Amino acid sequence: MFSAPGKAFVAGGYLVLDPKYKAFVIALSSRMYAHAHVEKEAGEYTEVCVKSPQFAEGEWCYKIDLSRPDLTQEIHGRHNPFVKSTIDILFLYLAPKQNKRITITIFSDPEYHSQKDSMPKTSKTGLKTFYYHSQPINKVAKTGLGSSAGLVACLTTALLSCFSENFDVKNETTLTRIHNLAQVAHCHAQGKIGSGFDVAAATFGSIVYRRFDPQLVNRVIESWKNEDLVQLVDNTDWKIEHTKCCLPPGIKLLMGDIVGGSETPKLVSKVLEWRKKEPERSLEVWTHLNSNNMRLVESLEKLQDFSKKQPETYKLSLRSLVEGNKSGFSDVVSSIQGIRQYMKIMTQESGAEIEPDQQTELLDYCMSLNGVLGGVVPGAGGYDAVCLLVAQEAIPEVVERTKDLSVTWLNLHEQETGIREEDVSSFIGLL
Ligand SMILES: Nc1ncnc2c1ncn2[C@@H]1O[C@H](COP(=O)(O)OP(=O)(O)OP(=O)(O)O)[C@@H](O)[C@H]1O
Ligand SMILES: C[C@@](O)(CCOP(=O)(O)O)CC(=O)O
Repeated sequence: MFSAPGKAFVAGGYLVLDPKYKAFVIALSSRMYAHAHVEKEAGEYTEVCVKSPQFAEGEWCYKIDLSRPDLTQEIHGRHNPFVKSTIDILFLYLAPKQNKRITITIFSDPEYHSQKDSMPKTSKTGLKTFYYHSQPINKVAKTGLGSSAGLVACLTTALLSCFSENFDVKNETTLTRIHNLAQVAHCHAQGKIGSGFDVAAATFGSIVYRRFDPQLVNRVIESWKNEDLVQLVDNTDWKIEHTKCCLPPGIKLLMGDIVGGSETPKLVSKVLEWRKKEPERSLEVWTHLNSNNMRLVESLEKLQDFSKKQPETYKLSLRSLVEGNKSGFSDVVSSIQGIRQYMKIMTQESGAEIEPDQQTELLDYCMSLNGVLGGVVPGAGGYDAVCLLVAQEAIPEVVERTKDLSVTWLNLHEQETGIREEDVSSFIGLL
């Protein structure tokens, strides 16, 4: 059994679309899990059944003729583009010769979806609780943690494990292979080549990320040839960057769900339109935004370093932070203020509601509270969510002081590991 984390896109929304800039993505404790069961019997077809029992009609089964995998159909006529595309890409890549029967079971942690019309069910060990929804997956509201990226990453891993000996997700080559396959599958399912930050975070965990050239993936999807896919996955330098980066000790991420929602594609098209119409001004804004994004990453790294070299002094700064003295963390505070300042300029000048006034008010208030280093609208922004960086000990006070505001803090934290192997015994009673 394997799992992949959800993400909070803290810095670098929009800019990450251009490989000139890097972004900072935090991996979360909410994860997506995939358990594989393989029967090596030699039937006439290969069968892959993906079950997602938390959702109504959550079962997609494919009969695959290994001589014509391009003709694969779902046997009930159901559609799950992310499941289908992951299977198609895996079979194109592996081109297996022997039939198998594979059953994959998916679980997703509660924070990925709204819990409306759902019932909890806990494993026999009491270690895992999942919510079971009365609606199909495409009708259940999402919270924006990147469920499709998590699904594609853990499904790719589980499927690959069925065809590999000594499979180890701690091996760098294996992890890169999973990442590359998952990126192609995710782009194919979405029908567009995004920046891929969500798939990269689902695979590698908390990272500073630089995207790949979209042409690399485009060419392979167009040619749909085994040798081109193998060449891209195993023998091509994607020139991406995924450097590990995480929050310093005692600093936690708080993700707040906001009632409302935004349409990311509309926001993105407005921003790109503005960039085309105002090339000089937008370059100036993006340059400032980028230097604040990178200053945030550097200041978190410096704090990490400081906490290791001078743990006692670091503890004292954390204590003062909880009491409202933020001076030990001034670089983080000012870089987040800088990020917000330029995100707001982009909002006003492009007309895309990236940090709308309602979010500005909420974030300003949160930033005034003791222990809060700062907060941003994650990813593409809008009315979906906010995220804060807060001293762990200040969290109860922040929750108390925001209880009458229109924000619901999600029960999650940073968990910097990407794909990992899970102990299946925790899931007894659910599988
Ligand atoms: N637990 C799951 N089981 C099966 N399919 C899933 C599951 N979670 C996600 N999916 C697939 O991913 C789709 C949702 O992907 P979509 O790109 O619309 O949202 P998302 O990746 O969650 O977006 P965001 O980045 O805003 O969180 C679902 O309709 C379904 O096809
Ligand atoms: C605007 C963009 O940079 C981020 C979108 O992030 P999210 O889907 O809102 O988490 C687009 C992208 O990187 O694909």
